[in-house]
Amino acid sequence: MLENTNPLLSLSSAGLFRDGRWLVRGVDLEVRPGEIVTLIGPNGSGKSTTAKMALGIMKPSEGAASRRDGLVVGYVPQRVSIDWTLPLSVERFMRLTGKLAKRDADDAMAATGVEHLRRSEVRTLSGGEFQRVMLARAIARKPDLLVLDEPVQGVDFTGEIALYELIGQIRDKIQCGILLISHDLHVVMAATDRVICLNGHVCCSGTPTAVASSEAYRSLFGGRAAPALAVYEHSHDHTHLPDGRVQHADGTITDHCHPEDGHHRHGETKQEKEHSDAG
Ligand SMILES: Nc1ncnc2c1ncn2[C@@H]1O[C@H](COP(=O)(O)OP(=O)(O)OP(=O)(O)O)[C@@H](O)[C@H]1O
Repeated sequence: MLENTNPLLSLSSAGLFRDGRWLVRGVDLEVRPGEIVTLIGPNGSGKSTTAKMALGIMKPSEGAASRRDGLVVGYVPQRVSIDWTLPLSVERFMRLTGKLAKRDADDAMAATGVEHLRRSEVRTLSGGEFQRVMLARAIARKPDLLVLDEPVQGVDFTGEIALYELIGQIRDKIQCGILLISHDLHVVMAATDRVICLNGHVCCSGTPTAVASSEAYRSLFGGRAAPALAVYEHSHDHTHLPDGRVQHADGTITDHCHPEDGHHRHGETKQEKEHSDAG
């Protein structure tokens, strides 16, 4: 249906200026129903800021953000603030943020494989179980869009692959759009339709094409990993100046980098140094 091809949300040349600097700038982003878009980039590169602009939590200082009318969003944040000293069952945790029909909660827990944990204390869950409960809570309200900020935190490699597969299954089942945030530059889902690499701006974007092929990689993840994961390779050829402009390999300076530029240099600029010092 034509309607389904319209983006759920979009950012156009969006940037956020705070405390005398651009946290992120020049971001173009669209997520459509049934599509998985992954934001990758190092710590402090503006992934969460970009997601917040897209969701309307932060208003862009330049450019535009738009969302489909009545968009239902399921958001799994990077951190949750819960008083872990209080007893809290998975069942209650599922309903903490609002009314939820028992059947919808059950279906969501079944979809992420945590039904058997319904009476468990949230604080006793393993990292992987907790992420699955968070996912269940997010999909229980049947969102048009799922936003997952670092969904594999606290999860080992095997659990990580399983979780990525689960996210792909959820997309197939409920045909929602998914905006995934990961700081991992090397491991992204093969199921990702589009990867947007940020480092204060969009360094590059496109399909994750270079599938892991090295012997070391295969032996590390095993046969199951190869189809599930892809390596998104980077070679950087331009530098970001402290004022947000971009200096290219030939010495020219432009406001933003362009798709044909390749990617930014690994060497630290002042701005990147500030980021890493802060981190
Ligand atoms: N509200 C704010 N005011 C000022 N600076 C902010 C604000 N929010 C984030 N920042 C800064 O903006 C930069 C980008 O932060 P952001 O959280 O978007 O990065 P990220 O790529 O999601 O990082 P991480 O991988 O560490 O979660 C960081 O340097 C951060 O300190």
